[in-house]
Amino acid sequence: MSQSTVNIRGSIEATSGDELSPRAGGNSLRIEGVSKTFVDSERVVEALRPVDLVIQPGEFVCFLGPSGCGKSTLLSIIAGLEQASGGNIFVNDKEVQGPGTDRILLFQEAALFPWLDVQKNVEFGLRQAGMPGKQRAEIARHYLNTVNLNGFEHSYPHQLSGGMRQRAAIARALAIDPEILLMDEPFGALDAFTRDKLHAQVEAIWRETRKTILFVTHNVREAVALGDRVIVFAPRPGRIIRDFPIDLPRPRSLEDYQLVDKAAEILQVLRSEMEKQEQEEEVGSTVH
Ligand SMILES: Nc1ncnc2c1ncn2[C@@H]1O[C@H](COP(=O)(O)OP(=O)(O)OP(=O)(O)O)[C@@H](O)[C@H]1O
Repeated sequence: MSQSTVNIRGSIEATSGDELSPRAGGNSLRIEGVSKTFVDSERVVEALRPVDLVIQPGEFVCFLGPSGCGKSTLLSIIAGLEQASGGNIFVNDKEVQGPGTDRILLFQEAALFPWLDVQKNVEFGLRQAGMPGKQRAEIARHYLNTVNLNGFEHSYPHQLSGGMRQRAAIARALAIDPEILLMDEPFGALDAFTRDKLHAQVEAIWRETRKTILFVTHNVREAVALGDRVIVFAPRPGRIIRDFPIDLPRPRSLEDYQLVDKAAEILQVLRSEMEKQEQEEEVGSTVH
């Protein structure tokens, strides 16, 4: 059965089955000693201790950790929206200097324009890039089809469910043809059933496009269900404590016993790290 991929230059290429399109595929990412300290008039927050990480083209990597461990900060730095206090980020060996259409950040709340219908939302980036209307419409239709939103082209965001809005946001991101998708708890606000369906869709999109995906979550099973790797962060200050390769066969079920076991193993590492930290903080507070 043939599939197709589309890029921002407006061409649609047929690919067959699981084979990768020559144009498909994400970029590599190298994070070297990236740290972040927020300083304002009231306090200094060390959000991120130096992070070193290499991500291969087309890898699906999940960042997992408790609230406040710097996951979103790192994603924003990779997106070029936040400046690191130290270190550098390289995409395909080229240093990141700011935002770019090669890296698209998706948030928990799908940031659609409420005054534009779904089709126009998906076309937005292409219009900004100066693409003619016919081509824009063709690409938007392709990606609305990819996320199963055909029939909703002329609906407005307020007329859609949370899951549909998030799918529209994914279609809009894909339409720009970024090499790296940065997803910051994209399904955090959705019910478990919708989440499950979207996991399957995101995985299918990843299989088709082989974009590099960085996916932030608090949910251990979600991370194990989706990731080739699960990078575990600990808070105060945020830092990477473990990098778990996940080699379970895909597609993965949240109920699969191997997945549940792996999630339990990761949770145990996270728990013991947090307990260790609490003990250190208690000792620190009695010493002073
Ligand atoms: N703009 C900012 N100014 C000051 N402190 C900030 C700012 N942004 C984040 N922080 C602090 O940096 C730390 C890391 O925040 P960050 O949002 O990256 O964590 P997170 O792991 O993504 O948390 P969550 O899962 O709750 O989104 C937190 O202590 C947070 O309060």
